[in-house]
Amino acid sequence: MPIVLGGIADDFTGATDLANNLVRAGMRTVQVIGVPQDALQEGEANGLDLTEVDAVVVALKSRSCPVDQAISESLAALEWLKAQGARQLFFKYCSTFDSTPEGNIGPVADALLEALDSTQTAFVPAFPINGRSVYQGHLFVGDRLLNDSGMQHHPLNPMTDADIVRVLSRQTPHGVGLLNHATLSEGAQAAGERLATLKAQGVRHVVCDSLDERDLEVLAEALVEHALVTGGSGLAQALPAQYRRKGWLAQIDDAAVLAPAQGAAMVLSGSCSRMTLKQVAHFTQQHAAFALDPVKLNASDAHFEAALDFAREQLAAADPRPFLIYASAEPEGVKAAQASLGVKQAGELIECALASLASTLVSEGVGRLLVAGGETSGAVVSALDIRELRIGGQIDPGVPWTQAPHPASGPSRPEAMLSLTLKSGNFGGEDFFTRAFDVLDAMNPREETA
Ligand SMILES: Nc1ncnc2c1ncn2[C@@H]1O[C@H](COP(=O)(O)OP(=O)(O)O)[C@@H](O)[C@H]1O
Ligand SMILES: O=C(O)[C@@H](O)C(=O)COP(=O)(O)O
Repeated sequence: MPIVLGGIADDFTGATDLANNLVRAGMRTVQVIGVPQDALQEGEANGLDLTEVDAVVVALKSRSCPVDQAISESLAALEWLKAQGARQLFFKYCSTFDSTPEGNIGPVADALLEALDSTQTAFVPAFPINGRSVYQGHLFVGDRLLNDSGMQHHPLNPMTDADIVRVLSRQTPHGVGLLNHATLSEGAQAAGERLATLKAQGVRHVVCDSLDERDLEVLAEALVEHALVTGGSGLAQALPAQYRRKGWLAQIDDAAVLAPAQGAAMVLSGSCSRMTLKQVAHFTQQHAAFALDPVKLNASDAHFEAALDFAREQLAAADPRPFLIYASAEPEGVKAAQASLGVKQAGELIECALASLASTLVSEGVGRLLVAGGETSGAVVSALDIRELRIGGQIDPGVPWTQAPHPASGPSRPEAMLSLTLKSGNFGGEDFFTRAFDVLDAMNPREETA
């Protein structure tokens, strides 16, 4: 069976967020890391078994890269997803519309529309359960406008304007319109008529208000026939019901089944978001933790070796408890490290160290791994050479457990799995680092490793 939805996500944590909402709405979903390259040459699904899969999300790292690169990677993903039969394409970006005047949201949406020979798409960043809503085209995080939510200080893409129509207008030469809440509250037919009117006026891009789940349901009904939709993951909760209504999708009772988890539990955190800092503080009250310092990492190998020794000590325990290695620091600490090393080098040193710790420790007994931070997750998943993630149950909104073939399993245990969760900086409750493993144990009782 061809897949129904093809997702193109501009970062790794965003991809699992999208996949999570699809799974929760009953779609069997696979996340692939990057565009499966061999497949493009051979016209095959790169060895992926997509026989019982309804949606595939391609995770890219295209949020902050140069515009041309974001376009070419997104088009390659589109081509591959179309070859798998995807009926609808979903371009997933951040629910806080992370971008700059150059892009990459507008230029990628334009390129995808053109490749699909289509003339209109909708922009739906809202994710109400995580506090992201849109009213009169203005994006709110909780009760604050986007530009007053903390996102105005983002190091890569400071969001200083909450008016998404205006923000998007800077990123595209094409017309940008609004489907407002008043129209939405009249239902899907009125919303569809507004979209059609704007289309007749040549408006390619339509920013959509949405305050709650009901608004997203109306939008999903109005947008189900569109070749391309774009947004945060909120809309993805509502689309599967429309696919079922159309007869494109069967009723699946549990789309989130993973194999039993195995191995020791480790948390690696490179996120410095407000929420991650609270999660680190909560975890360290009860669990062993090692703080990585970028300046010490730069000075000698001894600091990295100390982190490795710490982790090995934890793994040597008779019944290892979850432990944490983190670089997460308050803004003053980050600024000091950046002043001494440079912004790029400080980030890279930490990402490299965490990625390298992940590959060594996964080969030495870690089987349940929690990674906090989008860039950090990208570095860790790449170092583990993971190509495909099966999506399991949700820990907190936007963050599921996933599984990949265990990178260190070898031919003797081909069925061994690594359980992995990639947490976006701002997501998850304060007790996320501890509760995540309890949730996994409850969903997927562990098997003893041989
Ligand atoms: N103490 C620190 N000093 C400087 N940079 C840091 C520190 N800790 C983490 N970083 C870097 O900050 C960035 C955090 O980004 P990311 O992992 O995407 O988290 P988030 O999802 O919260 O944005 C990474 O590049 C990471 O290496
Ligand atoms: O839509 C969202 O908010 C998330 O899925 C997302 O993209 C998070 O990005 P990071 O905070 O950079 O991990």
